[in-house]
Amino acid sequence: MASFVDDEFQSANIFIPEEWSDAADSVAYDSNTSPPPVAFVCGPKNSGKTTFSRVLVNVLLQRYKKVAYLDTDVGQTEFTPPGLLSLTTIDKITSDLSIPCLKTPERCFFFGDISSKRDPKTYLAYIFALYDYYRRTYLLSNGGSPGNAGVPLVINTTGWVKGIGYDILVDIIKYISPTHVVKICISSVSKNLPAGAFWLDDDNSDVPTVIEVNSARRDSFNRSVLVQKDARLLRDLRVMAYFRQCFPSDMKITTIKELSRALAAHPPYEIPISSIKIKHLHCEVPKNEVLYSLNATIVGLAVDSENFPDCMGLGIVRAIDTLKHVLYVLTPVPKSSLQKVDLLLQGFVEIPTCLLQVQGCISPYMSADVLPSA
Ligand SMILES: Nc1ncnc2c1ncn2[C@@H]1O[C@H](COP(=O)(O)OP(=O)(O)OP(=O)(O)O)[C@@H](O)[C@H]1O
Repeated sequence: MASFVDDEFQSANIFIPEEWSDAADSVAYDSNTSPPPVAFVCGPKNSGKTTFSRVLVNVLLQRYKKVAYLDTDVGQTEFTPPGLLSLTTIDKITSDLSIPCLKTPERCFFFGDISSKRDPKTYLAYIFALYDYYRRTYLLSNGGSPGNAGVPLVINTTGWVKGIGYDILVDIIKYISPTHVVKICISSVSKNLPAGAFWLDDDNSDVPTVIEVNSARRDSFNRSVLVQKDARLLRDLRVMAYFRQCFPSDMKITTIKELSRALAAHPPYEIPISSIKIKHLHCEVPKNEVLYSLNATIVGLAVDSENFPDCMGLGIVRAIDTLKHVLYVLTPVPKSSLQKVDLLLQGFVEIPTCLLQVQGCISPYMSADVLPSA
């Protein structure tokens, strides 16, 4: 099969084997344009799901104007800071396949944790709601509006493929019923997902195209060479890149120290406590401790609704003035979106420790009653 993966997609340190390009080509080109493909990418930890998904998005963008991306990997997010589940549309080819980049999602929910372990039910409910949104907007009635017709979907998943993680994965595939399932396999066979259409328990069900590919790098004994990631460091970097957006891109902030200082000096938004609801997502906090628990934390800035609260982005609760009854919040969320926020969601997404421990800089987040002089 002719490969549609151009050399330009081969980023310096990323190797795209032929079977990966063939797999991406068959998702993009084997089907009719209508309905567009819905591709589910799965496999064990570090097998290359995210990297393959980036390749697939690029290949799809050669045939379709826009591609939707459902990010279910809440700990290693692609376009958002960690803790968010999101649907993002992409209309530009990525030249660097080795790094994620921040994008504003079209729809997103604050799950508030880096794994689905603590609350699989809510995790699934959010993913189903994001998929329903995609279906309503891009699949039903020819995409609603002409520009929305023919938007394929790529679903990237977590590497938790055993035990409850496996059950969660099966629930997602069954709900979405993708047109293609791309399974990435590693040489340690016991860690892989079962062969074939493993999620089907009924022989009569429609079977989508199942494509099995190997992880990209193998040694001379044909064993997978898996690159271990420092997941915590990567999460911290995503959080810092996100809050870096509080400042103009031409402002010189290249080090953690510079970012920490810039955030400390940045005038925060003032949010009257009476104008918002506060919700702790994964624990209960006694009423009189609520404000203490919020100070110096990352919160989801959400809009309350009958269904699930839409998340506009994240904020750092910089300080709380209990006499004036206001919260001081730092966030890159634009003012127009911020005006809709009426719910603060607190989970377990933490301010990176390195941001709080910059030498020669007493962290304002740790001290009481501190506000910037700017
Ligand atoms: N084709 C490839 N060429 C070079 N490096 C690769 C390739 N595929 C994956 N890697 C490297 O292996 C590591 C894991 O890849 P990736 O993040 O894509 O895996 P994943 O399956 O999405 O991981 P997780 O299970 O943590 O979500 C990364 O450092 C990535 O750069």
